[in-house]
Amino acid sequence: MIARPTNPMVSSLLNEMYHVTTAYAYWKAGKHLDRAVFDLCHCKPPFGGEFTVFAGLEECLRFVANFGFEDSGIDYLRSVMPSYVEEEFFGSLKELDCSRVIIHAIPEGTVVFPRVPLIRIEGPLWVVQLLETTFLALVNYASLVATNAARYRLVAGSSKVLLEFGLRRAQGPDGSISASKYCYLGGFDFTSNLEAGRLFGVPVGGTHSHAFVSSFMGLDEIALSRTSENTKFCKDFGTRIQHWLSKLKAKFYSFFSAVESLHVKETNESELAAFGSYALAFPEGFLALVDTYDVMKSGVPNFCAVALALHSLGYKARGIRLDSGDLSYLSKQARAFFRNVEEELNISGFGNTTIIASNDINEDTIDALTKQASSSADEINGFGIGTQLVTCYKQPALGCIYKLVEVNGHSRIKISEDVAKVTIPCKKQCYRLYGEQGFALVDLMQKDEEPAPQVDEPVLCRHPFNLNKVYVVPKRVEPLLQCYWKGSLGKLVKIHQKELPSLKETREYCRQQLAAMRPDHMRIRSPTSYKVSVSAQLYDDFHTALFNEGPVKELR
Ligand SMILES: Nc1ncnc2c1ncn2[C@@H]1O[C@H](COP(=O)(O)OP(=O)(O)OP(=O)(O)O)[C@@H](O)[C@H]1O
Ligand SMILES: O=P(O)(O)OC[C@H]1O[C@H](OP(=O)(O)OP(=O)(O)O)[C@H](O)[C@@H]1O
Ligand SMILES: O=C(O)c1cccnc1
Ligand SMILES: [Mg+2]
Repeated sequence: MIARPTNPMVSSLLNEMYHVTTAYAYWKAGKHLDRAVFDLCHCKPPFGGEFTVFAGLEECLRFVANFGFEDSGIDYLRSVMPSYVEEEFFGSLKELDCSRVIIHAIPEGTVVFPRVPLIRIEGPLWVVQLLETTFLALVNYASLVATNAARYRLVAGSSKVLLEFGLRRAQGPDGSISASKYCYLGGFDFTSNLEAGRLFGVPVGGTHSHAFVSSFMGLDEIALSRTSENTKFCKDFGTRIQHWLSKLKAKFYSFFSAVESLHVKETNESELAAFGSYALAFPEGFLALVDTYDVMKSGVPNFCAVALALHSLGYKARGIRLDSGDLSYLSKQARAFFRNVEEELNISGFGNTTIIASNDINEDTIDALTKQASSSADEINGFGIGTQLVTCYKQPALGCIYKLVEVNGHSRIKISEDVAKVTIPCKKQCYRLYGEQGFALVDLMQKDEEPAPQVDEPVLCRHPFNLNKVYVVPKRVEPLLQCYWKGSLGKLVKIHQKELPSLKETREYCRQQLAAMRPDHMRIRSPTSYKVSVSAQLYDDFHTALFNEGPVKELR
């Protein structure tokens, strides 16, 4: 038995009225058991890029496996449908499940391109129609935010630590849980969201708040810290940090005369007390938020004093977080200070103390900060990112669609004035064809019954809408759609039955996918377009359907 969807609100009633009324109309027309095939796909990648990371599949499968209307749901539907709706319909709804549904999908975490079906859903028309909105709700945001995270990762590079801090700014509790899960999938390292950590095993992490710093009023408060009996800490930790601050002051002019005039004597004592107390609470993970009063005149020297006191007791401080101001300038100043401390006081490794930057960061800020880094080294080691990441500020929605492509073996089409929105009919299989250099060359859609392309044999790939065509000789052929659900089995099909991959495995798979694509397709700005093609046979069927179903206009 597959677990229920993570969010208990994901039920058969998390649907839209028009699907239930449509289901009734199918039922009245005697069409409800027609064998239908729907494709879930997107037409345009988000954020002006070329790719999307597909996410949300596992939640769709959980939904399918547990699909059905409870009595209370049926009672509610009866109350909102017209009174003449036949009682027998509600009786039939009660019996509905996904035991005659078959689902093929591209594995979660795959880098995907427009028009290629991400999920192919076949089954009785009314059942698969009722899945539409919930599937879209489960895939759209998941894929959007996973793609956003993947783009942030691409600009940041693999060495930076990326922390997701979005809970307070996300679109509600479910938005935040989904954001934390799918940002991790897309390449983030940690979340601050404990519930996401508990539910999905996303590593949790974080620093501390400004309030902790400003809650302190003087150095004497350090003496009030609880000391446990086995702690190595001296009761006089306050004296120790003051000693180290004096030492820094004595060295200060030689450190900074060349960089900037800095007045260590002005460091804020209550901030020093806060840092000291935090270090007593977390001697092994001490990371201080240094911008409450003044980063270079107070926060950084105070941090160093506490870090050196910790060092003298055998501990290693972790670092600082910068949360305002010019993050490039300040991180360079802080890095220079750390290096000077290392050299002057002979503290090996102190120059590499971690610097985390936060404050309304997005992919452009990361890009700018990376470019502004001095050529010798990157000053910033990681980013804490909330609002712009989880709200997908740059593009707040992904437009995945769910369209009927076949009924009882007949291809179906939806025509639109906007050519990008015309659906490609027929039950399809899709292949990714790789070239000699190991990169993917093209995604090819074919009719399901066509034989798969063969390695080293030329395959004619046609542009779906125009006369462009190309022969591709693949070195590797990867079928994209795999069977995940065969309803009659009542469980995931054999290949996936053991278990779906863990979130961590999906994240690693996604990382490999991103690394394996040609870098110019992955560029965040002005990427090269990636080819998505159709076979000659699918092209013919598509254009015949377009010709047959499209109205003939009359011009006068
Ligand atoms: N060197 C930089 N290059 C590009 N963007 C930067 C750089 N330094 C900071 N930023 C960005 O500039 C913006 C600064 O915003 P803002 O002026 O509101 O910050 P602040 O006043 O320093 O902080 P706060 O209001 O939180 O105290 C932030 O979005 C930040 O991520
Ligand atoms: O900036 P974001 O990308 O959303 O990242 C999360 C932010 O949340 C916290 O502060 P908050 O914004 O609540 O308050 P502050 O900016 O006034 O410190 C934190 O200090 C970050 O700045
Ligand atoms: O851990 C942090 O520093 C944090 C977490 C959430 C939001 N802002 C900061
Ligand atoms: Mg803020």
